Amino acid sequence: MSKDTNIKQADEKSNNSWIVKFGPSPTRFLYKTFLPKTQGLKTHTPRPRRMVLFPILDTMWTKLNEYAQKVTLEHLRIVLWTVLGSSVLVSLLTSVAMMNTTLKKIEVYNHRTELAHQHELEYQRKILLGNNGKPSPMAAKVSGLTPSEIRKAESPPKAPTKPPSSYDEDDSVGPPKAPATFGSSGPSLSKPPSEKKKPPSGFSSPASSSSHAPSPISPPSSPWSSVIHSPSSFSPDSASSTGTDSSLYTPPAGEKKEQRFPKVIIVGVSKCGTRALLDYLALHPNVITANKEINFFTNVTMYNKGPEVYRNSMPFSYSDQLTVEKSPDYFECEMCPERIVAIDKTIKVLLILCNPVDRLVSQYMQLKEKNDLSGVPMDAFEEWAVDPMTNTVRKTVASIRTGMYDQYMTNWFRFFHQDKVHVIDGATFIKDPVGEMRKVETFLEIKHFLTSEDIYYNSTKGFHCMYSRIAKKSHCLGPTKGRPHIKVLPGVYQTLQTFYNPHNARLKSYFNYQMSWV
Ligand SMILES: Nc1ncnc2c1ncn2[C@@H]1O[C@H](COP(=O)(O)OS(=O)(=O)O)[C@@H](OP(=O)(O)O)[C@H]1O
Repeated sequence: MSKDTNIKQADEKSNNSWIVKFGPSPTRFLYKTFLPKTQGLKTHTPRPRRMVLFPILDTMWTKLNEYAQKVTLEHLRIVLWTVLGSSVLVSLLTSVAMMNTTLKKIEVYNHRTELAHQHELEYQRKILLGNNGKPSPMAAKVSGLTPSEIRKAESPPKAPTKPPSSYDEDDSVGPPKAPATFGSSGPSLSKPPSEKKKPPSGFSSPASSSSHAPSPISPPSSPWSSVIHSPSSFSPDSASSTGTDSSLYTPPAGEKKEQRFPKVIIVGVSKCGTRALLDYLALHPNVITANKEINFFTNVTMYNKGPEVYRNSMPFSYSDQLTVEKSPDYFECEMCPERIVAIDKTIKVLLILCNPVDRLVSQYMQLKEKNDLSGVPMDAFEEWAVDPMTNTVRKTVASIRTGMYDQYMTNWFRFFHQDKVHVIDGATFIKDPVGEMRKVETFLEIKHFLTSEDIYYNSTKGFHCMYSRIAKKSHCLGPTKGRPHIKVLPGVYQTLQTFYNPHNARLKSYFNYQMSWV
């Protein structure tokens, strides 16, 4: 081997090798420290144990030194990468495990909240009915009602001093939603479906005629026994609707106006056009509407006071006029159908349904407006409605559950025969309110009165407005109805749509209602 080659190899070695030298063996230090002491104390000969141990340590040190001298930068690099790699792997595994735990916790939380909701309903039901049908007046306080509900409940409603005018300002706090995506008009919904389908499991069948008959209701207490189940005092009037003002409506001779139980209740669904439906109905001479939402059947204290309180909340009317009230909260109230038929089993129910996703957006706009005013801004719609971590719809949000129409309808059909319920397609109702109101008139057995003269499209409002031929006044719904909606991210809209799909499908398969937006 030439001198140059030797030099080159030496250079390479010095480049690649990182010579580690540990220095002198620590045994020298031990010898120095301990041997003189032992010599000085007892004997001049070192102790045999130390004489064996120190040379062994010495040898080990020398070997270690030899190995250390062979360590190259390459070895260190490998060790370093191995350590780094393992750390990254361990961190990743830990993160995945933590995420998994969090997801499970969320799932459990959702499940618990759902259960809690069911328990709350059951609890309220027990509280409201009481053990022997005798609910306590203080029930509201322990029944989980909101403070405002309790406050409302504690101040008994005053009888209206004048008949409410349908032209009073819109009292609903709800904001409007943007018009739903319109599909083609569904088939007529005015006829009860001939085919009766099975209800979802967990509910008794609304279909069989025997089960349609209101099940025996245990009215809470004596006030209820005074309720008279009188037959409807209305018959369709085939007289022409045209003519002079006085010919539009003539009260029965010698009659005085009275407060009467409603013959028709708009039970929901909130944000689907219930106010427009009520106000359109108010244009009819044979209809008198309660302008405020009475919420009698959901208000424990009010309900416990008995039916007279309900009657006293109604507007004054003549005997040939239908009293109509609307309280969309009834729709989700488990006890309401039963309580309503306990007052009058001939009562008719109007239910307006719209695309639950659009309904949800409308509801969100309402909540957002309220929250913004109170200085507590809401989450973005997308986060509020769908959990971004799991991409699952937040079923714990009450407004989301409202859109599961089939579940609530099943309860209604336990107590109402389908010929006592008229379902309106909310999207068709916005597009063609006159057509839909004609079906309502048929259902209510009142004369066909409303035309495009009474309900006309207002391009500024973007919705239909009303003209009362009797009062000779026009009005549109207030600014809280028909407000623009936020634009929902398409992915989130789709997730919500998919969530509601099975519920929407059941409107047809269980109840035979074909909605334009399904
Ligand atoms: N004529 C007319 N004018 C204004 N708004 C109309 C009308 N007809 C139907 N709608 C739709 O009604 C939606 C409000 O529904 P509700 O009246 O049921 O709301 S509430 O539950 O009483 O708060 C409302 O929802 P928003 O647009 O979100 O306000 C409208 O989509």
